[in-house]
Amino acid sequence: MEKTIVCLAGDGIGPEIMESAKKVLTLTERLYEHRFHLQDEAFGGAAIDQCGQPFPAKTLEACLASDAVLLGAIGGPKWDNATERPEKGLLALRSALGLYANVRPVEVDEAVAYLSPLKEESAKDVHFVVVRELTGGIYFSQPKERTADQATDTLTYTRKEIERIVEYAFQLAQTRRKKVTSIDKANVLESSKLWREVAEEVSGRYPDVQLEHLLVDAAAMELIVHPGRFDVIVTENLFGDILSDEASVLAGSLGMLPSASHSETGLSLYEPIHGSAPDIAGQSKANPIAMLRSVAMMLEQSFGLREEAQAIENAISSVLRSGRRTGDLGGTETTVSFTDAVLEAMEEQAPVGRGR
Ligand SMILES: NC(=O)c1ccc[n+]([C@@H]2O[C@H](COP(=O)([O-])OP(=O)(O)OC[C@H]3O[C@@H](n4cnc5c(N)ncnc54)[C@H](O)[C@@H]3O)[C@@H](O)[C@H]2O)c1
Ligand SMILES: CC(C)[C@H](C(=O)O)[C@@H](O)C(=O)O
Ligand SMILES: [Mg+2]
Repeated sequence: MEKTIVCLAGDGIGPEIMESAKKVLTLTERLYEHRFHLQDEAFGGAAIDQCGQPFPAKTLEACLASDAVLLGAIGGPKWDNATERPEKGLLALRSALGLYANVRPVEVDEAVAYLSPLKEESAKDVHFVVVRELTGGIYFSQPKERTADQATDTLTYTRKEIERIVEYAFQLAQTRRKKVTSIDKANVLESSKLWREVAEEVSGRYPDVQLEHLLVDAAAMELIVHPGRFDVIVTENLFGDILSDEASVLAGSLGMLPSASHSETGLSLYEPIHGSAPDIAGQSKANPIAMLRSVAMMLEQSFGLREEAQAIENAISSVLRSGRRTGDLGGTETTVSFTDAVLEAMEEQAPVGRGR
């Protein structure tokens, strides 16, 4: 199989974890006889430094012509006062590619279950996915204004936008444990009242899937107290951002959780849910697991390479089981040494006859 992957390394730990991703992709090419063209493009703060803007037109063109996009992370204190912040570039990218469905799976690897604040038995019950609406809501709605003494953000959702993401969640639930939890703030927000109404309508088309509604404040608590009750969570942009970082605590570290963002055109983007971690950048301290799992999601979901994706997941688990971990998980491995261990495990586990 031959594919072009646009690589947006970005800022902070972004280039370090992108390096890990490229090594794993290069090994996958060799072991499973594929050809991945890895095309670097400027994005985020790095692009501001290069050409004055976080999301250059050339980067957009390359993404649109690619088979999938892989993103490290963007942002950092250096650009916090820039006129066009790196984060603005990220939102523009999501919008330009129409990446409305952000899928963030939350699983607890057995080897590190003891790091979760949950009792180990409850940690084993954690298998859910957050489906976050990614191109609407308070991130994008107008007016968005600022004067010296007043600031305005607007939260708008159309019926169509809600229906599209809720449909996505129900279809995903049909392939899983057939339960959707829709999270909103329908006791206060008009947009949430419409969200709940539309979720009910969509639910009528999926009689085999159970729907429950939960208010976001209660959901924040339930995620920690009874995480085993969740299968597919569907929620709006800002709630999904916050709840998915909260959920990362269950998995032991923010450095563990990957994500996929899907559009209606078939083009998808894969990125860890965490940011550029300026506090540990440049020191080979970043946990590359979220990034490597994002690569596995890309192989499976964009290219249909299930075996290859599973090989990466298995290699990560076996390295964790061997006791090797990065600092965020209480270990002493560096980004580079942990990645090398994953590569070794992939080599060892590759089926005989597959490039060996
Ligand atoms: N998609 C993205 O590119 C993205 C996502 C979130 C935040 N950001 C940006 O990143 C910058 C820093 O934000 P922040 O510090 O609030 O959030 P962050 O996610 O970068 O870091 C939060 C904490 O988690 C740790 N951490 C994150 N990823 C890790 C990893 N892979 N391994 C080990 N530890 C890890 C960091 O060291 C830090 O202590 C900001 O500019 C923010 O806007 C970008
Ligand atoms: C950097 C920021 C704009 C982004 C978001 O809020 O969506 C990040 O937190 C994420 O989760 O990808
Ligand atoms: Mg976030």
